[in-house]
Amino acid sequence: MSIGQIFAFSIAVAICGGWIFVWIIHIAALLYGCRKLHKAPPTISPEDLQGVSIIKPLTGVDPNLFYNLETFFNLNFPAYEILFSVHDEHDPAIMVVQKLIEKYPKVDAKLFIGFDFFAGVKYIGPNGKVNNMMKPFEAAKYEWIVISDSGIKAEKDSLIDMASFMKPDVGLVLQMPYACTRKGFAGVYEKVYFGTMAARNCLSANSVGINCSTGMSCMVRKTVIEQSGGLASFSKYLAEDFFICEATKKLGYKVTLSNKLAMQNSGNYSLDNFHKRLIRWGQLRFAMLPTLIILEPLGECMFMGVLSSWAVEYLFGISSMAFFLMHVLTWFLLDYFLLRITENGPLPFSKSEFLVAWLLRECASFYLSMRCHGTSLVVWRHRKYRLRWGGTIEEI
Ligand SMILES: CCCCCCCC/C=C\CCCCCCCC(=O)N[C@@H](CO)[C@H](O)/C=C/CCCCCCCCCCCCC
Ligand SMILES: O=c1ccn([C@@H]2O[C@H](COP(=O)(O)OP(=O)(O)O[C@H]3OC[C@@H](O)[C@H](O)[C@H]3O)[C@@H](O)[C@H]2O)c(=O)[nH]1
Repeated sequence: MSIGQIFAFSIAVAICGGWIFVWIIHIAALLYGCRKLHKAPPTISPEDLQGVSIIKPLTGVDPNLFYNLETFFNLNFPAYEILFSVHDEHDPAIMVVQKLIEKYPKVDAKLFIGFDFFAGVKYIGPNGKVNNMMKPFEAAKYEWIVISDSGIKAEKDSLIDMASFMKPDVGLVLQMPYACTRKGFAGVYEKVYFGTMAARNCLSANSVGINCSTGMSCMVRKTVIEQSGGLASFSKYLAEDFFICEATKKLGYKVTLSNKLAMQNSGNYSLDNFHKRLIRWGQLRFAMLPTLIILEPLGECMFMGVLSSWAVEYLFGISSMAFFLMHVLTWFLLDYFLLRITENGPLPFSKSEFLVAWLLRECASFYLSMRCHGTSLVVWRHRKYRLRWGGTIEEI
């Protein structure tokens, strides 16, 4: 065997190993999803339930904001407060919050405006969301803090579900992201992304304790944040959620997934906006965890399909075209089952819509990955950042 042949043989064997590994990820996600999602939470006695401070950082309004925020005024939970905050005193979200506070006088809700934190400090670091959460975090009267993004719609029992997982050894409870049923193809596309690729990685990673956090809806102990240097110490990162998760583990606490999902229901959604968001998330993942630059494409159906079809033809003489088609079909079917598990029932759109959205996402993933590498500039809600290796940012 020549050196070239040994090299090609080793690569083909490594690709087959990777190919087997991606199916393990599929199976782990399906099993963990079946066991976990939409199940009744562990029982917790009323005495063990603590109060919860829900922090809602807001920036601007969208057509669903009033409705989404209103769901937090109707939660099934004995003691909680809602702490809204906005950067800017002219933010139109202020009117929406004030209307809700007037409509629900019995709910303990407050609104914080502006960044005059303490002793004249107005800026604690570049991450806009962390800045926006500073005042409510300082004011929070309970030990259990829920961080909940503006686009989240709460189910009546979602707080009790998260709280039931807050055992003494748990520091952070995450809700896996998903999306509410919304009109149009962009709504279908978001469900397909969060119910297939994101769910697969999030569920399999959490089943073996790998950090795959998304901070759009989570419950964390106030003391965990305080003992890790305070909320301000996370403002140097764009992905504060990932680093809060790391800090929780470092303190010896467990991180766990809640049974209910983070239901995103923003009224501003489009394919273009969603792709921009995926590029931003990709940029920050690659900056924080550079090994994902190689691993992520390998975890995608089309890329792994092309590589593995070449490898099996090289090693075993199996037709690469037939192998590729079988690979894509099996992946598609497993994704369909995972999406149904995530949705907890039949899909709210047709199978042909699923097929189109799935194909578009699978084919776009390589292009989106490439777009992440094109620049270190990140735009998030009208703020511009330069992203550095390690995940720290500098505001421009
Ligand atoms: C040989 C093939 C190996 C394939 C490995 C697959 C690699 C994982 C690929 C993609 C990860 C996608 C994660 C999707 C959701 C992430 C959303 C997101 O970016 N959120 C950010 C903003 O909220 C957040 O700050 C980022 C968090 C970091 C995510 C890190 C993900 C690592 C997942 C690893 C999964 C491997 C599971 C193995 C289990 C057996
Ligand atoms: O400058 C900002 C940006 C964002 N935010 C708030 O942060 C929340 C999330 O913002 P978006 O919906 O734009 O962003 P994403 O859904 O992409 O955020 C997600 O990805 C990046 C992570 O750091 C976040 O924790 C996660 O929520 C919203 O509640 C928004 O109002 C601010 O308060 N200020």
